[in-house]
Amino acid sequence: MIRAQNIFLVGPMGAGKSTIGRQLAEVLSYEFKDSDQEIQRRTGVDIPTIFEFEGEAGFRDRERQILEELIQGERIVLATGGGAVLRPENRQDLTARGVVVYLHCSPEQQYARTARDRSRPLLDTSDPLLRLRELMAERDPLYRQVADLVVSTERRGTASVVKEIRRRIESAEL
Ligand SMILES: Nc1ncnc2c1ncn2[C@@H]1O[C@H](COP(=O)(O)OP(=O)(O)OP(=O)(O)O)[C@@H](O)[C@H]1O
Ligand SMILES: O=C(O)C1=C[C@@H](O)[C@@H](O)[C@H](O)C1
Ligand SMILES: [Mg+2]
Repeated sequence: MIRAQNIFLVGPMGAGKSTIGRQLAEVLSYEFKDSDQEIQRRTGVDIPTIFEFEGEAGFRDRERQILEELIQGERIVLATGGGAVLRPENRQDLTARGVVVYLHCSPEQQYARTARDRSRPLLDTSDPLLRLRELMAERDPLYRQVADLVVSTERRGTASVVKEIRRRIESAEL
């Protein structure tokens, strides 16, 4: 099936898209792509710097451009940024070009995984946990809208998540 040629991971910061995406690509012998990494590679600066100079809107424009390009690939596992689903054209492209997997976990778990890392400008606030809860309330319906599969990463190891995704994609479920 054509759509199963690509696997697109969506979900919030700290759900494990980059970590699990890399491992999943390895076991499937697919190419791994990460839109956040690609944006940083091409601009030569980190994400906080892009937010500082171009604002979130500038970052979203760059994210849109990169996604448009990356989704043209075949046999790729793509880790998207946590806010990629905000743009309707991204949602449209992701669902058209591959199997979309929503990696889900609670804001508390996201917080535990991201608290020591300053690479996420949207969490550069006095109350990051509150921000994570607000973002989840806003985006959970969008993640679900595009998802073919929803897989929990709550308090479980990455290998177990990779195994579940692989099993469900290869089963008749899709
Ligand atoms: N299942 C897991 N169990 C424990 N730690 C995890 C798990 N998944 C990811 N992590 C850790 O959580 C942190 C965030 O993971 P990762 O960068 O993969 O998230 P992400 O979904 O790509 O986030 P972002 O949207 O910000 O890019 C990393 O330090 C990673 O090692
Ligand atoms: O949730 C978000 O909006 C973001 C998540 C990260 O993956 C990066 O794309 C960036 O920090 C923004
Ligand atoms: Mg990531």
